[in-house]
Amino acid sequence: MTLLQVRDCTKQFGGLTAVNKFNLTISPGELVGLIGPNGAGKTTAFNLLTGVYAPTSGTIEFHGQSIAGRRPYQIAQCGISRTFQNIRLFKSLTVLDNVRTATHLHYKPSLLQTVLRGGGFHQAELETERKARELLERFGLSKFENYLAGSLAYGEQRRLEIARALATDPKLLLLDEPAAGMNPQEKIDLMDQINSLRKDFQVTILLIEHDMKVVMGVCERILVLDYGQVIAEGTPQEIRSDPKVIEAYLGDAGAAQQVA
Ligand SMILES: Nc1ncnc2c1ncn2[C@@H]1O[C@H](COP(=O)(O)OP(=O)(O)OP(=O)(O)O)[C@@H](O)[C@H]1O
Repeated sequence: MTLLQVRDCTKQFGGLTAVNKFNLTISPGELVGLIGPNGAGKTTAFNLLTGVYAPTSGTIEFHGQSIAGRRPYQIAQCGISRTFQNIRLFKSLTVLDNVRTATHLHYKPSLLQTVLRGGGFHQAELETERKARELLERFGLSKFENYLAGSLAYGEQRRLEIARALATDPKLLLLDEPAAGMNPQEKIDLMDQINSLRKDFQVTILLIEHDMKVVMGVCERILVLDYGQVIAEGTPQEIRSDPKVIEAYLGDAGAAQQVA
């Protein structure tokens, strides 16, 4: 069974082809990494999958349904959720409210329920609050629930973004550089969390990450983008020894060392 099927997806910005005939197939439960040098087209690929951009050409199917060109909220309702490279929390809302607002995605009270604020309305509100608290607990953020999100340390904000993304009950979770800005211990903890949340939430994960230790440590399969094209795909072992990958990273000495 296929969860996500991307075929020959291309995105052009004027004369620049950011993503070029991108193909990707993901089965339920997989943990897949998307890597590549700066400007390779990784974030654009995420933006195509989440409706920020419509592809110039190509198809994207999720659960067998075409989602290419749908609005971001429609895609979120289908079951794809994401975090961002530059954290995008509601910084002046509390930690709890950041997660609570996301849990509302699938909850649509009728006008009458909202106006009357009867038993059903309160029950649903209690339920979203319970679920939000459970997620905060899961990510070690309970003690901060009444803090403003913007006051959290960087690594905590990254964890809160993941908790918020999970609040929409996604089938596919896209993580854009989850380890960015984290210290070595936070990165180790993050790897454990990614592994266990996949099992506990039965969520399929596609992640972009520059930290090769993290990518190689958690992903079963990795795709490498360079100039918008997939130049390699395989297990961490295969990717590490692929000459095309090493060559693509040659301009980035630090990353090349990590890959090899
Ligand atoms: N909205 C846009 N308009 C014009 N060009 C864009 C736009 N978004 C991305 N690009 C260009 O598309 C190319 C791919 O960018 P993208 O951000 O997808 O790469 P990336 O692999 O995510 O890079 P990084 O690792 O640095 O985040 C780059 O040349 C970038 O400048």
